[in-house]
Amino acid sequence: MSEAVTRPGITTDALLASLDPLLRAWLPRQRWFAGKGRPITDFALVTATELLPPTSELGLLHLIVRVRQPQVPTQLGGAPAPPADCYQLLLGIRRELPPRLAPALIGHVTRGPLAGFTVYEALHDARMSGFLLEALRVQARIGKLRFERDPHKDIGDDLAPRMLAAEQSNSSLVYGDTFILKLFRRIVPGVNPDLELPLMLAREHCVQVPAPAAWLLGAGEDAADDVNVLGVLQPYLKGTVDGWELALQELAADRDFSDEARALGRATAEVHLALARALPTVTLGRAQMELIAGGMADRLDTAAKAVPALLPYAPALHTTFEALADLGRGEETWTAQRIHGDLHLGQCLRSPAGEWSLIDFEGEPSRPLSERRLPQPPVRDVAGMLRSFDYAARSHEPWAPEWAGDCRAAYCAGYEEVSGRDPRTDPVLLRAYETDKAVYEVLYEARHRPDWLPVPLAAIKRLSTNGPATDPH
Ligand SMILES: Nc1ncnc2c1ncn2[C@@H]1O[C@H](COP(=O)(O)OP(=O)(O)O)[C@@H](O)[C@H]1O
Ligand SMILES: O=P(O)(O)O[C@H]1O[C@H](CO)[C@@H](O[C@H]2O[C@H](CO)[C@@H](O)[C@H](O)[C@H]2O)[C@H](O)[C@H]1O
Repeated sequence: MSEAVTRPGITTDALLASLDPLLRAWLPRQRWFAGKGRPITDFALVTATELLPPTSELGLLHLIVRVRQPQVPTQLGGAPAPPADCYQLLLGIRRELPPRLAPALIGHVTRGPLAGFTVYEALHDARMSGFLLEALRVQARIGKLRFERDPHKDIGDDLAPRMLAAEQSNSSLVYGDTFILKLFRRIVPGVNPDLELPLMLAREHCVQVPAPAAWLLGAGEDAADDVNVLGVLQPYLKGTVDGWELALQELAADRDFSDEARALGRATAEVHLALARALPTVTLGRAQMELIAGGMADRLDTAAKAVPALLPYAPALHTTFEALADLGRGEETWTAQRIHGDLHLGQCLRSPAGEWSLIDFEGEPSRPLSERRLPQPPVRDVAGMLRSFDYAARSHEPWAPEWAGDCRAAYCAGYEEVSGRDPRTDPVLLRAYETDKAVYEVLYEARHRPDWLPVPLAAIKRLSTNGPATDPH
């Protein structure tokens, strides 16, 4: 392993001179780039670490880059875009790119210390991704990067890597169908719940969440002991199918999904119980409930400004949030705890033996990390799943409301079997969280998939008529 960060004499400014024009053009085309549609006004290297110095024919460069973009208020509202985002990049450097790596090309460098080299996306290169696994295996420390592992887990040294083809917000490498390494793309300073929570759950022997086997940390920018989580290696659950795909398959075959939904409810409750054991819980009283209801009402107003189709329903939806605030005015209290935070069918993997696992504990990436790490009522995750059954049923032709209703009921029943509490016994809370999620989905679909907008809008219509939250009609 090289100890070099950058070679003596090569400053990050000089590296930037080599890479700036190529990366400015390449970054906005990446799926995970959050600032699409806004020009890049400033581009800087936060850290540059030579994992393999490009002295010979081959080099591997780890970069954290900071991209500044103007804070144009988006037409579709929502939180204002941050003034700067940091991204993790792994660049391969070769004199000549072999034809098999042509799709990974970023560009040919014409100036600076890398002039004459070709730069490409290193994760497509088995030699580079093999290097990352080896670094985790031997717990390498290179510059400010710390490759760490659970000493009790074996990591083989002969696992063939491949890049995962899935459309995702980050980038993942699968090693010999044994491990999957997720490399985070947008780097937010602080503890990433996608490492924090699975580590805690592993200590609780929670079998529903793959336990991290190794992780990659980088130094934060502020205090000396700040760390950024850059990647997590966990067991690859071979042969699994995600809940969204499975639900659509079952719908297409006109098959009931309620046994699966019940098992998913049980798995969710197991994870919630383990999280409540592992991390502090807090009691929510009047002030907190009013704050939660106020946040939901604000998000509705913002979304209704951005998506006028929401406007006719807004007054009725506000009564749902007022009911939540009123609930807090009584004597009752609720428990909040760490939760998944972005639970939907696509985050659940079912093994061939019928066991469900939950993945991707990052929370909603658009929310600040401090907010994502707050204890919240677990019913928020339940509401996310209930919305997901509705989504699946609505994406089927003809619409299958009974199918969704059966899944929703079975999921809540399964949840109760393990937790001892049916989420439907808190109808005001459940309804408020489902409404909040549907409002979020309206904004999400308007931004990303306008063709899907009728799906959450149909739920908005239903939820504004004061019918029971679990009524699919
Ligand atoms: N432990 C795992 N075993 C098998 N496949 C996995 C595992 N973790 C993730 N995946 C696959 O990778 C995809 C992306 O993972 P995810 O954690 O959701 O990444 P992202 O944060 O980029 O969305 C999942 O939809 C799933 O198909
Ligand atoms: O992919 P992420 O986990 O970041 O979540 C975002 O994208 C999801 C769509 O991929 C979106 O989920 C919505 O659509 C799903 C079907 O595609 C459905 O199962 C979910 O219930 C629904 O919310 C999610 O909201 C968004 O944050």
